[in-house]
Amino acid sequence: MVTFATIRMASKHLSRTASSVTMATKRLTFVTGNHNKLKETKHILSQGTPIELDSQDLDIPELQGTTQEVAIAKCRRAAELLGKPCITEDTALCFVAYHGLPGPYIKHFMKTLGHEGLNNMLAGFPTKDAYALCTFAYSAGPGTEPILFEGRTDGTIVPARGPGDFGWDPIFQPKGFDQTYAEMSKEQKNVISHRYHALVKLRVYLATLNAENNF
Ligand SMILES: O=P(O)(O)OP(=O)(O)OP(=O)(O)OC[C@H]1O[C@@H](n2cnc3c(O)ncnc32)[C@H](O)[C@@H]1O
Ligand SMILES: [Mg+2]
Repeated sequence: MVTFATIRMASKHLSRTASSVTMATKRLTFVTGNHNKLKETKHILSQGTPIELDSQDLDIPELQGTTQEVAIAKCRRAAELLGKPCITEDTALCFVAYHGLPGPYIKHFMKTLGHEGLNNMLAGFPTKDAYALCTFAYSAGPGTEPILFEGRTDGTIVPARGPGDFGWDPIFQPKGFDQTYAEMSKEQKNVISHRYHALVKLRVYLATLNAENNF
C-alpha cells in the first residue's frame, strides 16, 4: 500500500536526483474524459518537460473513499484496461466547514447544485474556506501499484464570477488573490493551481524514471 509518508520521502529523494538529468522525449497516456484537465496538464507539462501526452477517455467507475483510495483505484483500473503505463487525475474541492467534503464527490455536487447551490451549502457557516486538491496517479502498467502526487491550493468559496467554462472555477478564489480561478488568465491559474503543484511533483518523478530508462 502506498502511504503519503513514502511519497514524501520519495519526492525528497527525487528532487535531489532529478535536477541533474536530461530527458529524452517520451509518450505517456493521460486517461481522462475532461478536455479542460487535459489542456491545463499539457500546458503545465510543456514547460521544459519532454513528455508528449496523448489521452484516452475510458469509462472507469469512481469508487467512494478518501481522495487517495479513489485515485489509486481509478489509475489501477485504467492501466489494466490500457495494458500499459498511464496517468490519471482526480480533483477534489474540499470545504473546511464540512471537514473536507464534498472532496472527491464534487463532480456530482456541482452537477446537482450548481455554483449557487454550492455557495448556499455554506450559508450560516462561519468559514467559507476551501481547498482544491489535485491527485495525479502514475501506474507503470497492469498489476503495479499506482504512485500518487498531490497538489493543494487554499482559497475561499465566493458567489460566481468569471467565465463558466471549467467546473467550479468561478466560485473558487485562491488565498492572496482578488480574482477567482475563472477570472484569472489560464497562464496565471496554471502557475498557482492545485494541478500545477501536483504536476511539479509528477514531473520530477518522471524525469528520474526517464534517466533510469524505466519509462
Ligand atoms: O475523466 P476524469 O479525469 O475523471 O474527469 P472528470 O471531469 O470526471 O473529473 P473528476 O472525476 O476529477 O471530478 C472533478 C470535478 O471537478 C471539476 N474540476 C476539475 N478540475 C477543475 C479545475 O481546475 N477547476 C474547476 N473545476 C474543476 C471537473 O469538471 C469535475 O466536475
Ligand atoms: Mg471523473
